[in-house]
Amino acid sequence: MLTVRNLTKAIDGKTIIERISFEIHSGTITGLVGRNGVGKSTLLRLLAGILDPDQGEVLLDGVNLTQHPLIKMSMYYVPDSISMFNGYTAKELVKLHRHMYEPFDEQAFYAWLDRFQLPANRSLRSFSKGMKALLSIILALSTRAKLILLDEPTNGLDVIVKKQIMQLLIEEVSERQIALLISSHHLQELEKIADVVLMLKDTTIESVLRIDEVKMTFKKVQVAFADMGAIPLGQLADVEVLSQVGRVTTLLLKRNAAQTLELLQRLEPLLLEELPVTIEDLFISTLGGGDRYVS
Ligand SMILES: Nc1ncnc2c1ncn2[C@@H]1O[C@H](COP(=O)(O)OP(=O)(O)OP(=O)(O)O)[C@@H](O)[C@H]1O
Repeated sequence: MLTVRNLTKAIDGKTIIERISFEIHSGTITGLVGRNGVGKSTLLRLLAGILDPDQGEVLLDGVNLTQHPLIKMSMYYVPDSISMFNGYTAKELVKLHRHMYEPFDEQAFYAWLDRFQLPANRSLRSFSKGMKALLSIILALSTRAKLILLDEPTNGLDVIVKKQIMQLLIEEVSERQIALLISSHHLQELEKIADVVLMLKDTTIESVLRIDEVKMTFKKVQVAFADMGAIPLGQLADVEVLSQVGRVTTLLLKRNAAQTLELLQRLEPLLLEELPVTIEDLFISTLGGGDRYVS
């Protein structure tokens, strides 16, 4: 559905995105993660056609976004805040969107408005952050866009609104086979719903993690030995020390996990326990080096 080829963008002379390529298929959820300032929002804005790339192309169903700007109507970008619409009511936003998005589904919009008990005639200025977030998702889904780009959709929301938003998005992906690209710092939340996670580092995609494959390839174990000093765990091949608390070391086994587990077993540990691998483990392992705060 979406094909991104060699996308490159510099802002104020600084390269933010460099030769990024990836694909998104319909009926899937893709997560976009990376440290603060790495370029997630910039990438989403390039895909949405809000920013023009310096090089490369974005194709939606094979149609080039720059050459055929009308194709932008098949996708919808949800920014991290819709405060720019503070002066509008939900009803007025429907009118605005109906003009821009021909297939806008007004019936579905008002059904969702009822479901989440959001007022139609009150200005957004009086909405809480959670209400605004829900409204922005409802608007996005009502446009009947094939691809929805979401910039940190659950940032700063309480657990109930987060759940409502995630539930609604999952329903629409499975019922209508739309595709979602979600930028988020909430890795646990993303892990529950994403099929694929793109990890941005520096100016490019460092890893494409297919959640099913990650669970099979990587292993996480806690291990403890009577004499910790005698066993240089950090020097084992394809093994990373995630943490050490007292005698208990948590290891990420990146490859040949079965072999490494056998080796650890032969060393007669006091404790050897397998734990579920999380995207957070891989995030820290891949992007966590050094004390540098932002790029
Ligand atoms: N309009 C702009 N003018 C100057 N620099 C910009 C502009 N927009 C983005 N940048 C720079 O581009 C880089 C990437 O910013 P971006 O907002 O895309 O990162 P991000 O990964 O979304 O960050 P966060 O996770 O903190 O939201 C940053 O260094 C930022 O300062």
